[in-house]
Amino acid sequence: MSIERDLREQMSTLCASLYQRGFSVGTAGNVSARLPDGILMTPTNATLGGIDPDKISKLDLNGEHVSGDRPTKEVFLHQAFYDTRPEAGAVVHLHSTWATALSCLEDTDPDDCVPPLTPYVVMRVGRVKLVPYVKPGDPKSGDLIRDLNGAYGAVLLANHGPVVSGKDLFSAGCAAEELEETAKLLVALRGQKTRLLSNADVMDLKATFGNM
Ligand SMILES: O=C(O)[C@@H](O)C(=O)COP(=O)(O)O
Ligand SMILES: [Zn+2]
Repeated sequence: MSIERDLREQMSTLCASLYQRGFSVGTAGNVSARLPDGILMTPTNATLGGIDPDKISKLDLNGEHVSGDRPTKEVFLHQAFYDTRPEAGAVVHLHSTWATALSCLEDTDPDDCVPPLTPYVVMRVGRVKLVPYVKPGDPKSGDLIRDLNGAYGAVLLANHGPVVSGKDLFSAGCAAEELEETAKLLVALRGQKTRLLSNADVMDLKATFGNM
C-alpha cells in the first residue's frame, strides 16, 4: 500500500474512533496528516464519524487544494503547526468537553493550561499554551500558532477547544485523549488542595522518556 493510501485509511479509522468514543460530536473537529508531497486534511463540515478515505482533502506543499472535498476551514491552523514543528506528522483538533471547559475558564493559566498532575500528561502532552480567541477559520489562528515558534505541541484555543500535534496520527490521537482526560481531572479537582508533580519530577520524566 502507498504511504498516502495508508495515511488516508489511518485518518478515517482514527476519526471514527474519536467520534464513536465521544471525543467529537456532529461535525466538530478536524484532523490532518503530513505527506512527503503535501498534507491530508479532513473536509469541512464533515462528521469525523464518517470520513471517506477517498474524499479526504489533499493540499500540495504550497498549500493549494489539489484533490478531494474542500478542506477544513482550519487549514491555517494545521499548516502553522507543520511549518513550525518539523517533527509533527499529524494534528488533531477537537471540541472535547473538558479541554474545551478549561479553554473557557477565566483563571486557566494561559502559559500553562494543563499543570503537571500526572506523569502521563507530562510524557504525552507537555506544556499547553492558551491561544487567544479568534473566530473559527480565521487566518489569524495560523499567525498565533506561528508566533509560538514551535515551542508547544499542544494548545487550547480560547473558548473553542484543543489542538494537538504528534509525530504521527496515533501519537497525536493519544495525546489529544490524554489532554482531554487530564482536563477532566483538573476541573474535577478545582477548589481542592491538589498536589502537582514537582519541577524535579517533570525534569526527570523528560530526561527518562523525552518527547514521545
Ligand atoms: O469550530 C469550528 O468551526 C472548526 O474549528 C471545527 O471544528 C470544524 O470545522 P470544519 O473542519 O471546517 O468542519
Ligand atoms: Zn473547532
